[in-house]
Parts: sequence; structure tokens; C-alpha cells
Amino acid sequence: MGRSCVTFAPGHISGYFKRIDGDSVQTTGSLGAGIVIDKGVTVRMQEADKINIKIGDGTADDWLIREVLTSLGVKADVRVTVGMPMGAGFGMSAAGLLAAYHAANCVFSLGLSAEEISKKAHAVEVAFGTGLGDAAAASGGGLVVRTRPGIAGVKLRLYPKDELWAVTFGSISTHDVITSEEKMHQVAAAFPGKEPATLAEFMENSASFTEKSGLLPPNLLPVLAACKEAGVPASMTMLGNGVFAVGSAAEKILQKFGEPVRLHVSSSGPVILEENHV
Ligand SMILES: Nc1ncnc2c1ncn2[C@@H]1O[C@H](COP(=O)(O)OP(=O)(O)OP(=O)(O)O)[C@@H](O)[C@H]1O
Ligand SMILES: CC(C)(CO)[C@@H](O)C(=O)[O-]
Repeated sequence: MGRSCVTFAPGHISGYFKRIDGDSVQTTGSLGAGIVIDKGVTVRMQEADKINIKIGDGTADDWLIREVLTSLGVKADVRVTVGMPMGAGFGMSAAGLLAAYHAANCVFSLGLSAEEISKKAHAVEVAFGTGLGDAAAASGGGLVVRTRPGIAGVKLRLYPKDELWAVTFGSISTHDVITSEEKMHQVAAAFPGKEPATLAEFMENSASFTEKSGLLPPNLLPVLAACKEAGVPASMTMLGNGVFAVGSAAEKILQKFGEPVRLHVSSSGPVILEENHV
């Protein structure tokens, strides 16, 4: 029935951030910097008589993707494949939103621009407290520096080729952290004063922010200490109970604590992988 489309959107690891509350959802979000990663979310969508959503093995709550379809007034069969753990600081909610909105735009020929889709994804993130800057960052690729809140806030995208390694020990509720005035006050005080011009400077900013933010779970202290002792740049995945680190040497260090995943900086934002008439 109708068309089917397959889309991919990349995840995003925030290194540091500061919440900004503007006078609208599009001027509310965060300043900060992070890395758009080459693992993310794939959405397969086909027009249907009723909404049917399956995420991974089918056990995950489908509310976020359902929000996309209901906000557009469409019905579809949706299959979502999530490439990194949800809720663990890899930007899977923004990736899921971007991939789903691009898929619906493709299936139903809605005529939405990439910017309009990014704004829709950002609005859902802010409204439901699942993120502040991930949708803006993951609308393109690279190491992303954001100096204003919202989709237009990206100032710089760099494309380092270094390999990255990440290990996660569990999730942190993004909603609970970013809706806490007390936590956001300490986060703002920890925000670095210098904009990074390189991956090394980004990692220095991220490590400094992690130490001062009040967000660091104690179990990450030995992981970060081992990376520091080995001269491996590393920091906390914001907002998740995990660590990301730069360079091939990071793998062996992180293997002492868990099962690290190799990542690279994504060269692009969301893409349409397939368009089919069925
Ligand atoms: N790709 C996805 N597809 C469907 N639902 C998702 C997806 N990612 C997240 N969710 C839902 O959104 C909720 C909030 O996700 P959350 O923002 O904490 O994840 P995240 O984006 O991976 O983490 P972070 O924002 O810290 O990077 C999750 O509990 C889950 O219900
Ligand atoms: C708040 C946040 C760290 C959650 O991933 C991210 O959305 C950001 O950098 O604004």
C-alpha cells in the first residue's frame, strides 16, 4: 500500500552543555559541543491503515515514535533499529525523531524541508525533556560546536578522522537532569569559557566540565583515571553512565571495565537509504 522508505539518522555524544530557556521552543535548548557518531537509528516506514511500531525486539515503549506520526496525522507501519543503547548519552532519541520525521516526509510526500524536520525533532525533544541540543547537532555530521540554542545554533562542524571508543554502564534520565533547576545551575557554572577549535580542545573542555558539573557517577572515576594515566583523552557521555575516549589505545583501557564500542565521527546527518513504491 503506497510508498515505503528507509532512513538513517546519526546519534550524538554531548561533551558539555548549558541549558538555555528562550521565549519559544525553537529558542530553548542548549549551548555546548559534542560528536555526531556513525551509529544511530534506522527507520523503515510504510503507509498503513493503523499505527504499528516495533522498536528492536519489540519490548521498548513506542511513545516517542508514535508522537511523530500523531503530530503529522499519519498512520504507518514502522520498524525502528537502534544502534546504541537508549538513554545512555548517545542521542538515540534525537536520532529516532530525525529518522522518523524524514521517513514520514518520504512516505507521505509531505514536502517538509530538512530544516523544518529538524525543528520538529527539536520541539519534541524540548517538550518531552529527552534532549536540548542533540537534534540540532545530529541534523548534520561532525564535531559540533553550538553557540546558540535551537537548530540555527550550530557555529562549527569539524570532521576529525580519529577513532573513538565508548563504554556504557547504564542510563541516566535526561529528563530528570535537564528539568532540575539545581542541576542546571551547577551545569551552567561548569560550562567552559573557551570554544574548542580542535578535537583535543573539545576533549579538554569536556573533561573539565565533567569534573565540575556534579553529574559524574562515582563508578566512572576509575575509568577516567585509567584513561588519564594512559594519556588517552576521555570524558563522560552526557547524559549517560558511560565514557567516550579518543584513539586506538582507548580500546584496551576501556576493555578493563566493560565492552567498548568503536565509533567514528559521522560525515553527515540524516539520510534516506531507500524509497520504494509498493
Ligand atoms: N531511538 C528511539 N526510538 C524510540 N524511542 C526512543 C529512542 N530513543 C529514546 N527513546 C525513548 O525516549 C526516552 C528518553 O530517551 P533519552 O533521551 O534518555 O535517550 P538518549 O537520547 O539515548 O539519551 P541522551 O539524550 O542522554 O543522549 C527513552 O526512555 C525511550 O523511551
Ligand atoms: C542535554 C543533553 C546533554 C542530553 O543529551 C544534550 O541534549 C545537549 O547537549 O544539549
